[in-house]
Amino acid sequence: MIEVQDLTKRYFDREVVKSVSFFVPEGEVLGFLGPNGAGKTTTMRMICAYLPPTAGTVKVAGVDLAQDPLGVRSRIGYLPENVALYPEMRVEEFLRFRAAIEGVPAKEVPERLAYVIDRCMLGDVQRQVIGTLSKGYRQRVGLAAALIHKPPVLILDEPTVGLDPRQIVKIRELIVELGRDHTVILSTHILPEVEQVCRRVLIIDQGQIVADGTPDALRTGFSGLSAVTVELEGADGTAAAEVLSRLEGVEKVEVLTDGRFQLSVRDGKAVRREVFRAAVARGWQILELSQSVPSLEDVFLRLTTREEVEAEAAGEVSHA
Ligand SMILES: Nc1ncnc2c1ncn2[C@@H]1O[C@H](COP(=O)(O)OP(=O)(O)OP(=O)(O)O)[C@@H](O)[C@H]1O
Repeated sequence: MIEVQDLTKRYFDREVVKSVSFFVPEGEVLGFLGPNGAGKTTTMRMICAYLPPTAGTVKVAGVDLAQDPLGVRSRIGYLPENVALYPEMRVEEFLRFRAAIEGVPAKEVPERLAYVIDRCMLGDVQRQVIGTLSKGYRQRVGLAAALIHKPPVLILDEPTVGLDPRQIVKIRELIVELGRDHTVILSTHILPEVEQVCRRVLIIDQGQIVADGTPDALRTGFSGLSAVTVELEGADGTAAAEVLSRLEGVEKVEVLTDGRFQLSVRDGKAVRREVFRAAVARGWQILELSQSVPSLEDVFLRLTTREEVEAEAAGEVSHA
């Protein structure tokens, strides 16, 4: 449904989006993650035909951006980060205005209006002046406006930013619901939001895609590492750390502040077996032996924190 190939944006001599390629199939809800300034908004604005790319191609529902930018725009409902609403207009009046701008035929307007008001749960406020609405309701008006021309694709730039927790839940539910019959790209900084809403995640950093997969695959498969936590009784800390770091499959051992050991491992099951054997052989009591996979936040920080990425690229794996 959305095909992005080698998409690049350069400002003067600085490339802020560097040859980005990805494909979003019909019906997918894709989370677009990245730190501030990573290039998310620039990428989304290029896909929506609001910003000309320096290089690369975009196709939305088979329509080529370079050949038919208005055709692309008509297939996308775009909710920008700071949605431009007219505070003095009433909700219904604003949505009619947007329908006219988007070229919705006059005879279809009543039906489209009723549909988006219902879908975005705006029935109670449709005659209210936009300036008097809460931020959550204003965001829903923005979504309704993005949907008015029946686009198959929705591109949402940080739709929950600045909302209170209850409004966040409502907007997320609405996005999940819209994801049932739209292809969605959702940019956000909120990692649990991605886990709840998106089937697939793209992480962009410094204008480049650094990860692409399901949240589960990113957590478990990206580094291949999981953590095994060990608490021992009757063991000298330094000696035990030394023994644990020599076990097969252990990449790194950290001593936590409470004296437990955290092992970065490739195969948790095999390592737990080895830890058990080593402890029994030395007469140590095992008080805890548990395994956890990294959170999406761990993966995100690992991929987007410069020093760690560079250290990893240089093959520096520390053994404590
Ligand atoms: N018109 C412009 N001229 C020059 N540089 C720009 C322009 N617009 C954006 N940039 C730069 O491009 C980079 C990417 O910006 P972009 O807004 O796409 O990032 P982002 O990932 O959306 O960040 P945020 O999460 O903060 O919204 C930033 O370094 C920004 O300063």
